[in-house]
Order: sequence, then C-alpha cells, then structure tokens
Amino acid sequence: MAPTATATATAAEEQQHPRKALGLAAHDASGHLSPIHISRRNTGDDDVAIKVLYCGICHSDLHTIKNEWRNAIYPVVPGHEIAGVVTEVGRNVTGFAAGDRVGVGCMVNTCRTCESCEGGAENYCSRIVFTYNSHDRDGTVTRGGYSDLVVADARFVVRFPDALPLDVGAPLLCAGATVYAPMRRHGLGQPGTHVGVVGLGGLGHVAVKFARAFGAAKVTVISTSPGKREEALERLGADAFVLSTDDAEMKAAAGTMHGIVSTACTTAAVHPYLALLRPHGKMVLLGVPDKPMQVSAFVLIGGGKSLTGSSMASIKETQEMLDFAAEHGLNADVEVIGAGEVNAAMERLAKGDVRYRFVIDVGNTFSSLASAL
Ligand SMILES: NC(=O)C1=CN([C@@H]2O[C@H](COP(=O)(O)OP(=O)(O)OC[C@H]3O[C@@H](n4cnc5c(N)ncnc54)[C@H](OP(=O)(O)O)[C@@H]3O)[C@@H](O)[C@H]2O)C=CC1
Ligand SMILES: O=C/C=C/c1ccc(O)c(O)c1
Repeated sequence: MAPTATATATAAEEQQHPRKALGLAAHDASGHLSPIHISRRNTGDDDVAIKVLYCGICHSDLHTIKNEWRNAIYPVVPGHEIAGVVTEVGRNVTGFAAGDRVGVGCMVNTCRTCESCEGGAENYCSRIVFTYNSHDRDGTVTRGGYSDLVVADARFVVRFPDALPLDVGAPLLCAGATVYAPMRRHGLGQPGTHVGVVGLGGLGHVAVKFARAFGAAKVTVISTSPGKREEALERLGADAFVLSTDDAEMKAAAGTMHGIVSTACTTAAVHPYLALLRPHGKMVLLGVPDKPMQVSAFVLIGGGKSLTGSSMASIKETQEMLDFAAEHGLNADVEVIGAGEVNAAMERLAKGDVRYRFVIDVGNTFSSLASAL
C-alpha cells in the first residue's frame, strides 16, 4: 500500500530541533508507514548534517515498526543503514567536510566513559543511543534514515570509500558491520575454516561474501528456502547449501563446521544447528526472535561448543569493514525502491521475498512525499 499522511512532530521536539525534515513514520503496530514532518537539531559544534541519499531496510526496522520487541516509541521513523552526503559540519569537526560521502549505522551516541566505550566496544555501552526509537541525550526520541536529513555527532559517522557506491554500500552499515565484527572476533572465515551461515537474507548474504573474502576454506548456507540453493551456490559463491528442513542434509553436515553465524529471527534456528558444529565450534546469534529459546546443555557440553551473541559493531570496526569491502569489491545485493513502495517492500520482507536488501532511494523520491502532507 502506498503511504498516506498522518501526523507531525510534537511541539516539544520542534522547539529543541528547529530544522524541518521529511520522513516516513509508523504510528502503531500495523507498521504502516506514512509521510511525516519531523524536526532535526541545528548542526552542533561536534555534528555533521547529512543529506540522506539511500537507506537500507533492515529486518530490525520491521520488528520495530510492528512492535515485535514491545519497545516501539511511536511515531517510529526507522532506518539505520543511512548513506548520504555531508552538507554542513560543526566547528569542532575536523574529519569531515561538506560534500563527503558518509554513512550512519545503528547508533548515534554512547556514554564515552564506561569500560566498553573506553575499550573501543561502544556498541556494548549500556547507555547507547540507537539511531531511531531511542531516547537521545536531550530527551527527544531519535528518528532514523527514512528521512531526507539527519544530524549526527561526527564520532558516529563513517566515511564511504571512493570505490563503494552508496546504494549497494548502505546495507553494509548495519548488515555488513553486524556480520563482519563477530566473524573477525571469533576467527570465522579465516583460511582453513568451515563457516555456516544460517538464513540467507540481508545479513546472511553479506556474511557469505565476507566469509569468502576472508579466505574461508568452505562456506555453507543453511536455509529454510529451497529456492535459494542455486543462487547461493552459483551467484553468491557459497560452497554448499543445506536445506534445514531436510533431515538427511542436516545429518550429512553434522559436526563439520568451525563456526556458524545465525541471522534467522526464529527460535527454531538455534538448537538443531548446534549439531552442525565440530567440537569446540562456536555459534554466534545475530537474529533476534521475539521469544526466549531453549537449548539443551548436552548439545553444548558434548562437544565443548560455545553459543554466543553479537550486537552490531563499533565505529572502528564499521569503518574497517567499509574499507575492507571497498578493497575486495564487496557490496550488498539490493532492490532499490522509491518512497511510495516502502509499505509493499515491508510486506515482501516479512515473507522473505527480497534478494537481498531493499534500499530506499531517499535522494530522488522523498520530495514526492511532501505533496501528501
Ligand atoms: N545482532 C544485531 O546486531 C543485529 C540483529 N539483526 C537481526 O538479525 C535478523 C536478520 O535480519 P535481516 O538479515 O535484516 O533479515 P532478513 O529478513 O533479510 O533475513 C532473515 C532470513 O532468516 C531466514 N529465516 C528463517 N526463518 C525465518 C522466520 N521465521 N522469519 C524470518 N526469517 C527467517 C530467512 O532466510 P532463509 O530463507 O535462507 O531461511 C530470511 O531471509 C533480524 O532478527 C534482525 O533484527 C539485524 C541487525 C543487527
Ligand atoms: O538492527 C540492529 C539491531 C540490533 C540489536 C537489536 C536488539 C538488541 O538487543 C541489540 O543489542 C541490537
């Protein structure tokens, strides 16, 4: 369904954030996105103002607008795969200048003083401010990249390498960073390793590409979708494909993998996959199901296996990932859509019908939303 207009920013927000911007917001758990006038703060001394050109649609956007995590602060303007061009910088900002191609990912502030922040792992700061649906330091609710303008502290802005186009690079700001950081941290994809990737979606397809680029000996996709077998093997460069609903295929792959990254957002995608690990293998959970999962201790104890999780990536890791991607010609497979197609795209994403990331062409299509307000 095409967006229809519904609401505007609150008076309090307009006072604190005098700058006008155009966005797409969900107002309730139907998740329907409609045009909205939002306000942004003036460019502070440490800030960068960015004209948004592209924004990827992450499954977390869908979880949030439908309130599947029970934490939506409506109206929600989603979007944390934001790629654009700097229009203005604050007077303390030395790392960026007007015209630079930049990105903003999942977070826009952290406390900067805790152990995680001081240790370069600010993505684990307990006072993290997420790019949208989060309380900012000034008390306003953060709004994401389904909008034509963002203003962000320069510490949370990354630089797009020249060789990385903005449309196919935008999804790397969340999907890419989220798979890159734990794969590096746990050595998944190092030469000689066999890596499993559960769920061939936005995160999963870039995990396959990173594993290949790292030099993995073998990359296996574990999927619920038989229709993805051919392209996983022939186009994305996976070495093997296991249909998780096929007991014989799962049995044949048992005990073979050094590590697995699980990107599926279902609790079913945890327990059976631990059997695929070799002794001392590690499984990293990235997908976020809405229900708690059950894991038998036997399956971990038996092989000395580890089950862990990972959240996004630090800014340093995100920049390193973008640079690595550019160097290796790695980017996301995208379907670029206009502002008027976002609700239909959300419906398709919910059904798994996307190859492999929708990216909104904000730069060319958001001006059309103004007439609906
Ligand atoms: N930990 C973190 O920091 C982050 C977590 N996430 C989370 O990761 C998960 C994946 O995100 P993303 O890649 O954008 O999602 P996508 O929808 O693009 O991909 C998810 C894939 O999981 C598989 N899948 C299996 N069962 C289900 C099911 N019941 N419902 C949906 N998908 C299923 C499908 O692959 P197949 O057809 O191959 O089975 C699907 O393509 C989400 O839960 C998201 O919130 C996202 C970003 C950061
Ligand atoms: O899309 C990014 C989601 C990241 C995320 C979701 C839930 C959670 O508890 C996190 O720490 C990160």
